[in-house]
Amino acid sequence: MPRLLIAASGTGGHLFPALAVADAMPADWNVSWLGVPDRLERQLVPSRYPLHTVRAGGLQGRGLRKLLNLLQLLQAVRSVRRLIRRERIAAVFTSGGYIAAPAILAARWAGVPVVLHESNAVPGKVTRLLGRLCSQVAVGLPQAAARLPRCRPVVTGTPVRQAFLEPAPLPDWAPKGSGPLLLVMGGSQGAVGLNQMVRPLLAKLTAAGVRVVHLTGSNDPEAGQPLPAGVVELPFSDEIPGLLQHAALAISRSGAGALSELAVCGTPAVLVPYPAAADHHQDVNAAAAAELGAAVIVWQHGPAEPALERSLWRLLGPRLRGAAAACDPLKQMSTAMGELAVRDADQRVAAMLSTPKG
Ligand SMILES: CC(=O)N[C@H]1[C@@H](OP(=O)(O)OP(=O)(O)OC[C@H]2O[C@@H](n3ccc(=O)[nH]c3=O)[C@H](O)[C@@H]2O)O[C@H](CO)[C@@H](O)[C@@H]1O
Repeated sequence: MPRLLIAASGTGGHLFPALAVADAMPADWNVSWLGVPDRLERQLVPSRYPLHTVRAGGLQGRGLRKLLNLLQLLQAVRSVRRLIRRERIAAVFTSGGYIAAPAILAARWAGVPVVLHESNAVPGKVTRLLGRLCSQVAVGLPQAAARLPRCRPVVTGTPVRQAFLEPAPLPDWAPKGSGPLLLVMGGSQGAVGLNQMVRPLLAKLTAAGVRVVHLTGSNDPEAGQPLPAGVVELPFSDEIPGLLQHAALAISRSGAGALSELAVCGTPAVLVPYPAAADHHQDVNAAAAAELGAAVIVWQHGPAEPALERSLWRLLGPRLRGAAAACDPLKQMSTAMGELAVRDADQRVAAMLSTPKG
């Protein structure tokens, strides 16, 4: 039975696509996982795949800190190489996070094929530096391929979990009623800046008949306050497929994971890119949807500024007034979102892994 080692760590954006690929591997492949201690993989992976962990961090910092990080990287590379040999790993897959660099270097050292998936429109540092060492590089968006000319990347799309590809019910805790459903979500950690833009609008939106699900993340000090009827607020939900499939509109960060899920669900979006994302990659992710007419970009702003509110009334207004489909911008945006969707990205990446190039 050939063995695959998946090295993915950190946020939902790295872990969920990798889990989708693991699930899409041919049945005769045995999958094990490599992560770092104390990150999200500890919660998501062990019930499904054996999880090995090694300490690994970025190469940020200066002077002594940088040197210590480099030593930690070398240590991690040695540990991963030992693991590859001991477990007789046939191929390595990584979708990024701190674990990607040691996984790629160790796979190369051990002579095992390694495939890297980059989901963002602007490739991260590890992809830019180490992509050339990989047997194959897969990318979620064509914009990323254009930025990696020396890796000859293959555009596969970003894999989404199977639950997004099948009809899912609206969770029974979602607000009831016939008005359009608005889903507000940051990334896997939530987004306080986005929450602050949305809160002042909740009373007006619900008074107009909009139902709102607000996923705040677990680190928002303003969460848990009294809310208008028609709003359900939660720190996190496991039922994003049902929420996205039934939402008329989403307000979302433009992480690559969220974007690929919006696309397969055909959910129009107001995207508020995370302003501090590395190399402004969320701006470029958002532009990939906006240029198709699938999303509107609103730059993060203070709670008193009007850009988000104006965009929401323009997008939701026709639906609230019962306008004909031809005059409903959400209808056209939903069709455009569908153009961004790649429904078999998991299969495409799994095929690269099960028939690897040396
Ligand atoms: C702050 C930051 O740098 N974030 C990066 C991180 O995103 P991060 O992991 O935060 O965001 P993504 O949009 O990629 O993924 C979020 C994931 O969390 C899930 N979710 C979210 C909320 C919730 O309540 N329940 C839930 O399951 C979504 O369905 C999605 O699968 O990695 C992504 C992929 O490299 C990047 O594009 C993002 O820029």
